[in-house]
Amino acid sequence: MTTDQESKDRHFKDLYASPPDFKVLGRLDPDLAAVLNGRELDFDDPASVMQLTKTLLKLDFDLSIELPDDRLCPPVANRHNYILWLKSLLDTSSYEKPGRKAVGIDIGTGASCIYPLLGCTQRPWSFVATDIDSKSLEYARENVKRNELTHRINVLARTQDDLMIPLQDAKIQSADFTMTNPPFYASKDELLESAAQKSRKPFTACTGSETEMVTAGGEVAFVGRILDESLELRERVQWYTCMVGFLSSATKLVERLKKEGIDNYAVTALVQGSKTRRWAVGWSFQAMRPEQSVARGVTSKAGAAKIDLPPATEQQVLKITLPEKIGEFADELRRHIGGLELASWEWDQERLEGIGRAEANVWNRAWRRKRKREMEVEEQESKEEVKKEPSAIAFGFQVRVRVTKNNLSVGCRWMEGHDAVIFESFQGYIKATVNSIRGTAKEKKK
Ligand SMILES: C[S@@+](CC[C@H](N)C(=O)[O-])C[C@H]1O[C@@H](n2cnc3c(N)ncnc32)[C@H](O)[C@@H]1O
Repeated sequence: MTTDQESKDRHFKDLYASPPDFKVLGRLDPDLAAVLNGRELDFDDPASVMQLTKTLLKLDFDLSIELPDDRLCPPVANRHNYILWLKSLLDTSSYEKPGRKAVGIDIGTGASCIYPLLGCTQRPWSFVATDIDSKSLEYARENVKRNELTHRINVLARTQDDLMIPLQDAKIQSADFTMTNPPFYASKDELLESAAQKSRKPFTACTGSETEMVTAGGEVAFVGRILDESLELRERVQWYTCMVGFLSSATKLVERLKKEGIDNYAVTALVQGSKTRRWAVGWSFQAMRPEQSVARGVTSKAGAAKIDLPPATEQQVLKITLPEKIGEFADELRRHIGGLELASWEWDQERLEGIGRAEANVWNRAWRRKRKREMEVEEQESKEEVKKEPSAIAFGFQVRVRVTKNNLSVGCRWMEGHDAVIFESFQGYIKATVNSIRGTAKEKKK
Protein backbone atom coordinates (compact mmCIF):
# COMPACT_ATOMS: atom_id res chain seq x y z
CA MET A 1 0.00 0.00 0.00
CA THR A 2 1.37 3.43 -0.84
CA THR A 3 1.39 5.86 2.06
CA ASP A 4 0.79 9.60 1.80
CA GLN A 5 4.50 10.12 2.33
CA GLU A 6 5.39 7.80 -0.55
CA SER A 7 3.08 9.48 -3.04
CA LYS A 8 4.26 12.90 -1.89
CA ASP A 9 7.88 11.81 -2.34
CA ARG A 10 7.19 10.43 -5.81
CA HIS A 11 5.67 13.76 -6.84
CA PHE A 12 8.69 15.72 -5.62
CA LYS A 13 11.28 13.29 -7.01
CA ASP A 14 10.70 14.02 -10.68
CA LEU A 15 9.46 17.56 -10.37
CA TYR A 16 12.22 19.03 -12.52
CA ALA A 17 13.20 15.96 -14.53
CA SER A 18 12.18 17.76 -17.72
CA PRO A 19 12.75 21.48 -18.41
CA PRO A 20 9.87 23.80 -17.43
CA ASP A 21 7.51 25.03 -20.11
CA PHE A 22 7.37 28.75 -19.37
CA LYS A 23 4.23 29.26 -21.43
CA VAL A 24 2.36 26.72 -19.29
CA LEU A 25 3.77 28.26 -16.10
CA GLY A 26 2.79 31.71 -17.38
CA ARG A 27 -0.79 30.53 -17.78
CA LEU A 28 -0.80 29.33 -14.19
CA ASP A 29 0.80 32.46 -12.77
CA PRO A 30 0.05 35.88 -14.32
CA ASP A 31 3.03 37.41 -12.46
CA LEU A 32 5.33 35.17 -14.49
CA ALA A 33 3.40 35.82 -17.71
CA ALA A 34 4.12 39.53 -17.20
CA VAL A 35 7.90 39.00 -17.52
CA LEU A 36 7.83 36.42 -20.31
CA ASN A 37 8.61 37.12 -23.90
CA GLY A 38 6.44 34.47 -25.55
CA ARG A 39 7.90 31.19 -24.34
CA GLU A 40 11.19 32.82 -23.37
CA LEU A 41 12.49 34.06 -20.03
CA ASP A 42 15.45 36.42 -19.88
CA PHE A 43 17.87 34.74 -17.46
CA ASP A 44 20.10 37.82 -17.45
CA ASP A 45 17.32 39.99 -16.05
CA PRO A 46 17.32 39.82 -12.23
CA ALA A 47 13.58 40.68 -11.99
CA SER A 48 12.63 37.83 -14.34
CA VAL A 49 14.86 35.34 -12.51
CA MET A 50 13.36 36.37 -9.20
CA GLN A 51 9.83 36.00 -10.53
CA LEU A 52 10.59 32.48 -11.80
CA THR A 53 11.80 31.45 -8.33
CA LYS A 54 8.68 32.89 -6.71
CA THR A 55 6.42 31.21 -9.26
CA LEU A 56 7.99 27.76 -8.87
CA LEU A 57 7.92 27.98 -5.09
CA LYS A 58 4.26 29.00 -5.21
CA LEU A 59 3.09 26.43 -7.78
CA ASP A 60 5.20 23.45 -6.74
CA PHE A 61 5.52 23.89 -2.98
CA ASP A 62 2.81 26.35 -1.98
CA LEU A 63 5.48 28.65 -0.57
CA SER A 64 5.66 32.41 -0.76
CA ILE A 65 8.85 34.45 -0.36
CA GLU A 66 10.06 38.03 -0.61
CA LEU A 67 13.66 38.85 -1.48
CA PRO A 68 15.77 41.99 -1.60
CA ASP A 69 17.20 43.00 -5.00
CA ASP A 70 20.79 42.83 -3.80
CA ARG A 71 20.88 39.28 -2.42
CA LEU A 72 21.08 35.92 -4.13
CA CYS A 73 17.88 34.62 -5.63
CA PRO A 74 18.05 30.82 -5.39
CA PRO A 75 17.28 28.73 -8.48
CA VAL A 76 14.61 26.34 -7.20
CA ALA A 77 15.50 23.16 -9.14
CA ASN A 78 19.09 23.26 -7.97
CA ARG A 79 18.16 23.77 -4.30
CA HIS A 80 15.46 21.10 -4.57
CA ASN A 81 18.06 18.58 -5.80
CA TYR A 82 20.03 18.95 -2.57
CA ILE A 83 16.88 18.34 -0.51
CA LEU A 84 16.04 15.25 -2.58
CA TRP A 85 19.51 13.83 -1.97
CA LEU A 86 19.29 14.59 1.77
CA LYS A 87 15.95 12.79 1.98
CA SER A 88 17.50 9.68 0.42
CA LEU A 89 20.59 9.97 2.59
CA LEU A 90 18.52 10.00 5.79
CA ASP A 91 15.97 7.43 4.61
CA THR A 92 18.55 4.87 3.58
CA SER A 93 20.81 5.24 6.60
CA SER A 94 18.22 4.20 9.13
CA TYR A 95 16.25 1.08 10.08
CA GLU A 96 13.16 3.29 10.43
CA LYS A 97 10.58 3.71 7.70
CA PRO A 98 11.40 6.53 5.20
CA GLY A 99 10.12 9.91 6.25
CA ARG A 100 11.18 10.02 9.90
CA LYS A 101 11.21 13.26 11.88
CA ALA A 102 14.56 15.02 11.69
CA VAL A 103 16.34 18.13 12.90
CA GLY A 104 18.57 19.91 10.39
CA ILE A 105 20.97 22.83 10.59
CA ASP A 106 21.24 25.02 7.48
CA ILE A 107 24.51 26.94 7.67
CA GLY A 108 24.20 30.19 5.68
CA THR A 109 20.48 30.10 4.97
CA GLY A 110 20.41 33.35 2.96
CA ALA A 111 17.55 35.84 2.65
CA SER A 112 15.28 33.23 1.09
CA CYS A 113 15.73 30.60 3.85
CA ILE A 114 15.10 28.26 0.94
CA TYR A 115 16.41 24.95 2.29
CA PRO A 116 14.42 24.97 5.53
CA LEU A 117 11.30 26.04 3.62
CA LEU A 118 11.70 23.28 1.03
CA GLY A 119 12.60 20.71 3.69
CA CYS A 120 9.62 21.49 5.91
CA THR A 121 7.24 21.30 2.95
CA GLN A 122 8.29 17.75 2.13
CA ARG A 123 9.13 16.16 5.44
CA PRO A 124 8.35 16.43 9.18
CA TRP A 125 11.66 18.21 9.69
CA SER A 126 12.59 21.19 11.81
CA PHE A 127 15.55 23.49 11.31
CA VAL A 128 18.04 25.82 12.85
CA ALA A 129 18.87 28.27 10.04
CA THR A 130 21.98 30.42 10.48
CA ASP A 131 23.53 33.40 8.75
CA ILE A 132 25.93 36.23 9.49
CA ASP A 133 24.33 38.82 7.21
CA SER A 134 21.82 40.99 9.06
CA LYS A 135 19.77 41.89 5.99
CA SER A 136 19.51 38.23 4.94
CA LEU A 137 18.55 37.25 8.49
CA GLU A 138 15.77 39.84 8.53
CA TYR A 139 14.33 38.55 5.25
CA ALA A 140 14.79 34.92 6.29
CA ARG A 141 12.75 35.54 9.47
CA GLU A 142 10.00 37.26 7.46
CA ASN A 143 9.91 34.39 4.96
CA VAL A 144 9.54 31.85 7.76
CA LYS A 145 6.70 33.91 9.27
CA ARG A 146 5.01 34.38 5.89
CA ASN A 147 4.83 30.59 5.52
CA GLU A 148 3.72 30.01 9.13
CA LEU A 149 6.73 27.91 10.00
CA THR A 150 8.10 29.79 13.02
CA HIS A 151 7.45 26.73 15.22
CA ARG A 152 9.71 24.59 13.00
CA ILE A 153 12.41 26.96 11.77
CA ASN A 154 14.63 28.82 14.21
CA VAL A 155 16.58 31.56 12.40
CA LEU A 156 19.78 32.15 14.36
CA ALA A 157 22.20 35.05 13.89
CA ARG A 158 25.89 34.17 13.92
CA THR A 159 29.12 36.09 13.57
CA GLN A 160 32.11 35.23 11.43
CA ASP A 161 33.99 33.95 14.50
CA ASP A 162 31.21 31.82 16.00
CA LEU A 163 31.14 28.07 15.70
CA MET A 164 29.39 27.09 12.50
CA ILE A 165 27.41 24.21 14.00
CA PRO A 166 25.53 25.96 16.81
CA LEU A 167 24.24 22.99 18.84
CA GLN A 168 24.86 24.74 22.12
CA ASP A 169 23.46 28.15 21.16
CA ALA A 170 20.43 26.54 19.55
CA LYS A 171 20.00 24.55 22.78
CA ILE A 172 19.92 21.18 21.12
CA GLN A 173 21.93 18.10 22.08
CA SER A 174 22.15 16.59 18.62
CA ALA A 175 20.97 16.95 15.03
CA ASP A 176 20.21 14.59 12.17
CA PHE A 177 22.05 16.63 9.57
CA THR A 178 23.82 19.85 8.78
CA MET A 179 23.72 21.34 5.30
CA THR A 180 25.31 24.28 3.57
CA ASN A 181 25.55 25.98 0.23
CA PRO A 182 28.73 27.89 1.00
CA PRO A 183 29.96 31.11 -0.56
CA PHE A 184 31.76 29.89 -3.70
CA TYR A 185 34.51 32.35 -4.29
CA ALA A 186 37.80 32.98 -2.54
CA SER A 187 37.93 36.68 -3.52
CA LYS A 188 35.84 39.54 -4.89
CA ASP A 189 37.95 39.43 -8.08
CA GLU A 190 37.02 35.80 -8.65
CA LEU A 191 33.32 36.71 -8.32
CA LEU A 192 33.66 39.65 -10.73
CA GLU A 193 35.51 37.50 -13.24
CA SER A 194 32.84 34.79 -13.14
CA ALA A 195 30.03 37.38 -13.53
CA ALA A 196 31.86 38.93 -16.51
CA GLN A 197 32.26 35.52 -18.14
CA LYS A 198 28.51 35.00 -17.91
CA SER A 199 27.93 38.66 -19.03
CA ARG A 200 25.98 39.31 -15.84
CA LYS A 201 25.91 42.36 -13.64
CA PRO A 202 27.55 41.46 -10.31
CA PHE A 203 25.87 41.99 -6.93
CA THR A 204 22.35 41.37 -8.21
CA ALA A 205 19.77 38.65 -7.56
CA CYS A 206 21.46 36.59 -10.29
CA THR A 207 24.96 36.68 -8.90
CA GLY A 208 24.59 37.39 -5.19
CA SER A 209 26.25 39.93 -2.89
CA GLU A 210 29.85 39.86 -1.72
CA THR A 211 29.07 38.46 1.78
CA GLU A 212 27.03 35.71 0.22
CA MET A 213 29.45 34.69 -2.45
CA VAL A 214 32.95 35.39 -1.14
CA THR A 215 34.69 33.66 1.74
CA ALA A 216 38.39 33.49 2.58
CA GLY A 217 39.79 30.29 1.07
CA GLY A 218 36.62 29.67 -0.97
CA GLU A 219 34.15 26.86 -0.46
CA VAL A 220 36.75 24.26 0.52
CA ALA A 221 37.92 26.40 3.45
CA PHE A 222 34.30 27.12 4.48
CA VAL A 223 33.38 23.43 4.53
CA GLY A 224 36.79 22.68 6.05
CA ARG A 225 35.72 24.67 9.13
CA ILE A 226 32.56 22.56 9.37
CA LEU A 227 34.69 19.43 9.02
CA ASP A 228 36.97 20.62 11.85
CA GLU A 229 33.94 21.09 14.09
CA SER A 230 32.54 17.71 13.08
CA LEU A 231 35.74 16.08 14.33
CA GLU A 232 34.81 17.39 17.77
CA LEU A 233 31.06 16.79 17.63
CA ARG A 234 31.32 13.41 15.89
CA GLU A 235 28.17 11.24 16.44
CA ARG A 236 26.13 14.17 17.78
CA VAL A 237 25.15 14.89 14.18
CA GLN A 238 24.32 11.94 11.95
CA TRP A 239 25.21 13.56 8.61
CA TYR A 240 27.40 16.57 7.94
CA THR A 241 26.76 17.65 4.35
CA CYS A 242 27.59 20.39 1.87
CA MET A 243 26.95 21.40 -1.70
CA VAL A 244 29.95 22.61 -3.69
CA GLY A 245 30.25 24.24 -7.09
CA PHE A 246 33.44 22.67 -8.35
CA LEU A 247 34.36 19.02 -8.84
CA SER A 248 37.85 19.90 -7.60
CA SER A 249 36.32 21.03 -4.27
CA ALA A 250 34.46 17.75 -3.85
CA THR A 251 37.70 15.88 -4.62
CA LYS A 252 39.66 17.88 -2.04
CA LEU A 253 37.00 17.39 0.62
CA VAL A 254 36.92 13.63 0.09
CA GLU A 255 40.72 13.54 0.32
CA ARG A 256 40.47 15.31 3.65
CA LEU A 257 37.75 12.92 4.91
CA LYS A 258 39.96 9.96 4.10
CA LYS A 259 42.94 11.59 5.77
CA GLU A 260 40.85 11.99 8.92
CA GLY A 261 39.94 8.29 8.76
CA ILE A 262 36.24 8.92 8.05
CA ASP A 263 35.08 5.81 6.19
CA ASN A 264 31.34 6.52 6.02
CA TYR A 265 30.79 9.20 3.42
CA ALA A 266 28.69 9.93 0.35
CA VAL A 267 29.25 11.93 -2.82
CA THR A 268 26.81 12.77 -5.57
CA ALA A 269 26.40 14.97 -8.61
CA LEU A 270 23.28 17.13 -8.48
CA VAL A 271 21.99 17.48 -12.01
CA GLN A 272 18.22 17.39 -12.40
CA GLY A 273 16.71 20.40 -14.11
CA SER A 274 19.82 22.48 -13.89
CA LYS A 275 22.37 23.45 -16.49
CA THR A 276 25.05 23.97 -13.90
CA ARG A 277 26.31 20.81 -12.28
CA ARG A 278 26.86 20.87 -8.54
CA TRP A 279 28.29 18.31 -6.15
CA ALA A 280 27.14 17.19 -2.73
CA VAL A 281 29.35 15.57 -0.12
CA GLY A 282 28.24 14.10 3.21
CA TRP A 283 30.08 12.31 6.00
CA SER A 284 29.12 10.51 9.18
CA PHE A 285 30.81 9.14 12.28
CA GLN A 286 27.78 6.98 12.97
CA ALA A 287 27.58 3.44 11.65
CA MET A 288 24.49 3.51 9.40
CA ARG A 289 25.51 3.49 5.74
CA PRO A 290 23.39 4.95 2.95
CA GLU A 291 22.27 3.09 -0.14
CA GLN A 292 24.84 2.85 -2.91
CA SER A 293 23.01 5.14 -5.36
CA VAL A 294 23.10 7.85 -2.68
CA ALA A 295 26.69 7.34 -1.51
CA ARG A 296 28.17 6.81 -4.96
CA GLY A 297 25.98 9.10 -7.04
CA VAL A 298 28.78 10.20 -9.33
CA THR A 299 28.05 8.50 -12.61
CA SER A 300 29.99 10.64 -15.09
CA LYS A 301 33.34 9.16 -16.13
CA ALA A 302 35.18 12.39 -15.41
CA GLY A 303 33.70 12.65 -11.91
CA ALA A 304 34.23 9.02 -11.01
CA ALA A 305 37.84 9.17 -12.20
CA LYS A 306 38.64 12.15 -9.99
CA ILE A 307 36.75 11.32 -6.80
CA ASP A 308 37.68 8.49 -4.48
CA LEU A 309 34.19 7.10 -3.96
CA PRO A 310 33.24 5.25 -0.74
CA PRO A 311 33.24 1.44 -0.83
CA ALA A 312 30.34 -0.37 -2.54
CA THR A 313 27.55 -1.30 -0.13
CA GLU A 314 25.42 -3.45 -2.40
CA GLN A 315 26.30 -6.64 -4.16
CA GLN A 316 24.42 -9.23 -6.14
CA VAL A 317 26.06 -12.29 -4.66
CA LEU A 318 24.85 -14.78 -7.20
CA LYS A 319 22.28 -15.43 -9.86
CA ILE A 320 20.97 -18.94 -10.44
CA THR A 321 18.39 -20.57 -12.67
CA LEU A 322 15.00 -20.47 -11.06
CA PRO A 323 14.68 -23.25 -8.45
CA GLU A 324 11.54 -25.40 -8.70
CA LYS A 325 10.28 -24.32 -5.32
CA ILE A 326 11.09 -20.68 -4.74
CA GLY A 327 9.26 -20.58 -1.40
CA GLU A 328 11.23 -23.54 -0.09
CA PHE A 329 14.50 -22.04 -1.27
CA ALA A 330 13.76 -18.70 0.44
CA ASP A 331 12.67 -20.52 3.61
CA GLU A 332 15.93 -22.43 3.73
CA LEU A 333 17.94 -19.26 3.27
CA ARG A 334 15.97 -17.55 6.04
CA ARG A 335 16.48 -20.56 8.32
CA HIS A 336 20.23 -20.72 7.69
CA ILE A 337 20.75 -17.03 8.41
CA GLY A 338 18.40 -17.24 11.39
CA GLY A 339 20.55 -20.08 12.76
CA LEU A 340 23.50 -17.74 13.15
CA GLU A 341 24.07 -16.11 16.49
CA LEU A 342 22.69 -12.74 15.39
CA ALA A 343 21.62 -9.86 17.61
CA SER A 344 18.45 -9.63 15.49
CA TRP A 345 17.04 -11.11 12.30
CA GLU A 346 13.71 -10.24 10.67
CA TRP A 347 12.44 -11.74 7.47
CA ASP A 348 9.70 -10.28 5.27
CA GLN A 349 8.09 -13.29 3.60
CA GLU A 350 6.16 -11.21 1.07
CA ARG A 351 9.12 -9.22 -0.19
CA LEU A 352 11.61 -12.08 0.24
CA GLU A 353 14.10 -9.93 2.10
CA GLY A 354 15.43 -9.75 5.61
CA ILE A 355 17.42 -7.48 7.87
CA GLY A 356 19.93 -8.73 10.39
CA ARG A 357 22.45 -7.34 12.85
CA ALA A 358 25.51 -9.03 14.22
CA GLU A 359 28.00 -8.30 16.98
CA ALA A 360 30.81 -9.88 14.92
CA ASN A 361 31.33 -12.01 11.81
CA VAL A 362 29.36 -14.81 13.44
CA TRP A 363 29.25 -16.90 10.23
CA ASN A 364 33.00 -17.23 10.21
CA ARG A 365 34.42 -20.66 11.19
CA ALA A 366 37.13 -19.19 13.39
CA TRP A 367 34.55 -17.08 15.23
CA ARG A 368 32.32 -20.12 15.77
CA ARG A 369 35.22 -22.17 17.13
CA LYS A 370 36.12 -19.36 19.51
CA ARG A 371 32.49 -19.01 20.59
CA LYS A 372 32.26 -22.76 21.24
CA ARG A 373 35.28 -22.59 23.54
CA GLU A 374 33.80 -19.58 25.33
CA MET A 375 30.52 -21.42 25.83
CA GLU A 376 32.29 -24.40 27.33
CA VAL A 377 33.99 -22.11 29.83
CA GLU A 378 30.70 -20.31 30.49
CA GLU A 379 29.02 -23.65 31.14
CA GLN A 380 31.60 -24.55 33.73
CA GLU A 381 31.19 -21.21 35.40
CA SER A 382 27.41 -21.05 34.96
CA LYS A 383 26.70 -21.86 38.56
CA GLU A 384 27.85 -18.34 39.37
CA GLU A 385 25.34 -16.87 36.82
CA VAL A 386 27.62 -14.56 34.89
CA LYS A 387 25.50 -12.28 32.74
CA LYS A 388 26.99 -11.48 29.32
CA GLU A 389 26.88 -7.77 28.44
CA PRO A 390 25.59 -7.20 24.89
CA SER A 391 28.43 -6.00 22.64
CA ALA A 392 28.14 -3.25 20.09
CA ILE A 393 26.79 -4.10 16.67
CA ALA A 394 29.62 -4.56 14.18
CA PHE A 395 27.57 -5.27 11.09
CA GLY A 396 24.02 -4.71 9.86
CA PHE A 397 22.81 -6.15 6.58
CA GLN A 398 19.90 -6.80 4.30
CA VAL A 399 19.58 -9.95 2.21
CA ARG A 400 17.28 -9.82 -0.80
CA VAL A 401 15.97 -12.58 -3.02
CA ARG A 402 14.83 -11.32 -6.40
CA VAL A 403 12.90 -13.41 -8.88
CA THR A 404 12.65 -12.80 -12.63
CA LYS A 405 11.12 -15.01 -15.32
CA ASN A 406 14.07 -17.38 -15.57
CA ASN A 407 16.40 -16.47 -12.74
CA LEU A 408 16.66 -15.96 -9.06
CA SER A 409 19.28 -13.68 -7.63
CA VAL A 410 20.46 -13.18 -4.09
CA GLY A 411 21.93 -9.87 -3.14
CA CYS A 412 23.00 -8.20 0.05
CA ARG A 413 23.39 -4.70 1.30
CA TRP A 414 25.76 -3.44 3.95
CA MET A 415 23.57 -1.28 6.17
CA GLU A 416 25.58 -0.73 9.32
CA GLY A 417 29.19 -0.86 10.44
CA HIS A 418 32.57 0.53 9.57
CA ASP A 419 34.37 -2.56 8.32
CA ALA A 420 34.26 -3.36 4.59
CA VAL A 421 36.06 -6.66 5.24
CA ILE A 422 33.11 -8.01 7.28
CA PHE A 423 30.80 -7.17 4.37
CA GLU A 424 33.02 -9.07 1.95
CA SER A 425 33.19 -12.05 4.26
CA PHE A 426 29.39 -12.00 4.62
CA GLN A 427 29.01 -12.14 0.83
CA GLY A 428 31.19 -15.26 0.85
CA TYR A 429 28.98 -16.81 3.53
CA ILE A 430 25.78 -16.08 1.54
CA LYS A 431 27.29 -17.53 -1.62
CA ALA A 432 28.37 -20.72 0.15
CA THR A 433 24.97 -21.01 1.86
CA VAL A 434 23.00 -20.63 -1.38
CA ASN A 435 25.23 -23.21 -3.06
CA SER A 436 24.77 -25.60 -0.19
CA ILE A 437 20.94 -25.17 -0.31
CA ARG A 438 21.03 -25.92 -4.03
CA GLY A 439 23.25 -28.96 -3.46
CA THR A 440 20.82 -30.35 -0.87
CA ALA A 441 17.85 -29.72 -3.17
CA LYS A 442 19.62 -31.65 -5.96
CA GLU A 443 20.42 -34.52 -3.60
CA LYS A 444 16.77 -34.71 -2.54
CA LYS A 445 15.65 -34.87 -6.18
CA LYS A 446 17.90 -37.89 -6.82
C1 LIG B 1 25.83 31.06 -1.33
S1 LIG B 1 24.90 31.76 -0.03
C2 LIG B 1 23.64 30.55 0.18
C3 LIG B 1 22.30 31.10 0.57
C4 LIG B 1 21.16 30.06 0.53
N1 LIG B 1 21.42 28.98 1.46
C5 LIG B 1 20.98 29.53 -0.87
O1 LIG B 1 21.34 28.36 -1.08
O2 LIG B 1 20.49 30.23 -1.73
C6 LIG B 1 25.95 31.56 1.37
C7 LIG B 1 25.40 32.13 2.67
O3 LIG B 1 26.32 31.86 3.74
C8 LIG B 1 26.31 32.98 4.62
N2 LIG B 1 27.52 32.89 5.46
C9 LIG B 1 28.78 33.29 5.19
N3 LIG B 1 29.59 33.01 6.23
C10 LIG B 1 28.84 32.40 7.17
C11 LIG B 1 29.08 31.86 8.48
N4 LIG B 1 30.30 31.89 9.02
N5 LIG B 1 28.05 31.31 9.17
C12 LIG B 1 26.81 31.26 8.64
N6 LIG B 1 26.52 31.77 7.41
C13 LIG B 1 27.51 32.32 6.69
C14 LIG B 1 26.23 34.15 3.69
O4 LIG B 1 25.80 35.32 4.33
C15 LIG B 1 25.20 33.62 2.66
O5 LIG B 1 23.90 33.93 3.03
